[in-house]
Amino acid sequence: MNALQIRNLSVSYGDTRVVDTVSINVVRGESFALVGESGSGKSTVLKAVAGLAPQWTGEISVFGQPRSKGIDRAFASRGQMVFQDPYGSLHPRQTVDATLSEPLAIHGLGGQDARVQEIMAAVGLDRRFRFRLPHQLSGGQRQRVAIARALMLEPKLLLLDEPTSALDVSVQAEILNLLKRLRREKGLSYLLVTHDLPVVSFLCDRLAVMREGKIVETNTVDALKRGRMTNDYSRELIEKSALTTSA
Ligand SMILES: Nc1ncnc2c1ncn2[C@@H]1O[C@H](COP(=O)(O)OP(=O)(O)OP(=O)(O)O)[C@@H](O)[C@H]1O
Repeated sequence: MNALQIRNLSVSYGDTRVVDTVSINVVRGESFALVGESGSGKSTVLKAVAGLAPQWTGEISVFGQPRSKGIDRAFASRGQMVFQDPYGSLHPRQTVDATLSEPLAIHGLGGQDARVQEIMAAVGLDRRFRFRLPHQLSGGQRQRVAIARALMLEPKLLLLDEPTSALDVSVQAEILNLLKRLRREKGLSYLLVTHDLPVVSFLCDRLAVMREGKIVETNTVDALKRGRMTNDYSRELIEKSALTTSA
């Protein structure tokens, strides 16, 4: 069974179609990257899976369960999204404890105290941060909180939207290592949006290249590293990014 199966997904904002008949399979345990120029529709694909996009058509299934078009509470325990900017995505007046407890409270689950302690340890957040507010944390610590919150309901799929691009370069590697470790330890699958090819090389198994709402190529990260992407536009994009040598 696939962690995520997307079939012919199209998303429009008003009359503008920004995602056009996109199909992606993320195998269980796989880390899959969506790359492409700004505005190509990458984030919109994640939003549709997370239930944050308006009018969409097509089929989305997470671990075999079709996603409904409306609010889908059951989805929260199967898949969760982590946003680019941890400062924007955390409530400024909620402590780490409140932020992490909230998903359990919403879903009527007990054992909050133990679970908060456990997840903080899992993402490498010291206990003394538990009652701090976002502005009392560094960017990297805030992103650890955002990742911890996403994991509270024990989903097996994470939708990662540029999870390190808002962070200082020195902190990016820490968060990437954390994501790599969590994937291994918890058997997670990732669908990750990035424009950063070294991130793809470090964290992903396969990638799809998007252009103007469509996927132009799906290939392995091994092919990316060996310079064996097949589509002309993909190759051009990779060359343009001037990251080929480090990828
Ligand atoms: N809420 C919205 N209302 C109208 N148009 C939107 C909205 N969100 C995104 N778009 C448009 O949809 C298109 C795809 O945007 P999307 O954010 O998915 O691209 P992206 O590839 O993730 O780009 P980036 O790397 O800059 O985040 C863009 O043209 C964008 O302007």
